[in-house]
Amino acid sequence: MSMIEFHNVEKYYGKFHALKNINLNVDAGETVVLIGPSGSGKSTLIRTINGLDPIQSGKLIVNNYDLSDKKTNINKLRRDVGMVFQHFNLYQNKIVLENIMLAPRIVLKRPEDENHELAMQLLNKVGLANKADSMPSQLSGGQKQRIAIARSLAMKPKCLLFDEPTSALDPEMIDDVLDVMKDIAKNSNMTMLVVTHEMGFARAVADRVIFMADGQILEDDSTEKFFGDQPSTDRAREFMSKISGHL
Ligand SMILES: Nc1ncnc2c1ncn2[C@@H]1O[C@H](COP(=O)(O)OP(=O)(O)OP(=O)(O)O)[C@@H](O)[C@H]1O
Repeated sequence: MSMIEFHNVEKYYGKFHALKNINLNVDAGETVVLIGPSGSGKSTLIRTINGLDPIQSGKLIVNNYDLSDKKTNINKLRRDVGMVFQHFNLYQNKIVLENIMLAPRIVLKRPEDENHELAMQLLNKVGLANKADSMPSQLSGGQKQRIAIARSLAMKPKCLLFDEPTSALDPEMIDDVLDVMKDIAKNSNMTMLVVTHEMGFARAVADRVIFMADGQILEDDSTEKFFGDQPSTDRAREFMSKISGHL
């Protein structure tokens, strides 16, 4: 069953052509990693999936919602499609527990005791139960990102989008966040789309790797093929050889 379908999607920022003829299908439960040079349109692509960036033409269906139709209720779609950002976007004036409980309480009207129980389970899952009463400012970057992931999971989404979730972190924090993400990829049936340069993560849990350049999808391969046979386009090979020093 498809979770995400792009059919000939075009996206412009003013005159700038940011996404060019995107065709992509992601099945429910798949983990897909998006890679490519800076400015290639990776963030733009995943931001169109939950309606943060509107598309100009083509068809985009996410969880049966038609994002090409301006009348579609994006707030309803976002209950099922969460997003984890590079810079965490936690509510700075609320304690960690409240960061996690707020949206389920307001949006889903989840009963308070059930909401609290799930929030504590999620804090345990990301290894931060002892930070429930801390303010975000008291946490390291890696801890903030693990809380941001727990907050997204609290909505029990069908699909989670990650926009360079480890790029703003000090190197020693990255593995803790990737471990949480790997656990979700392996042990849940959630659909995951992850923009990242972490090739170890891609090799470990991705079903597919998509390579973008200049607003286009140039490769859409199984993980085995992408890393095993070498990418088929010159652009992707060049990109991989440039980043190989950082793997
Ligand atoms: N709001 C915006 N207005 C105008 N141009 C934008 C906007 N957002 C992105 N762009 C442009 O669209 C192109 C694609 O940007 P995008 O952030 O999607 O790339 P990316 O592949 O995610 O890059 P990076 O890895 O550097 O984040 C870039 O040239 C960028 O300058």
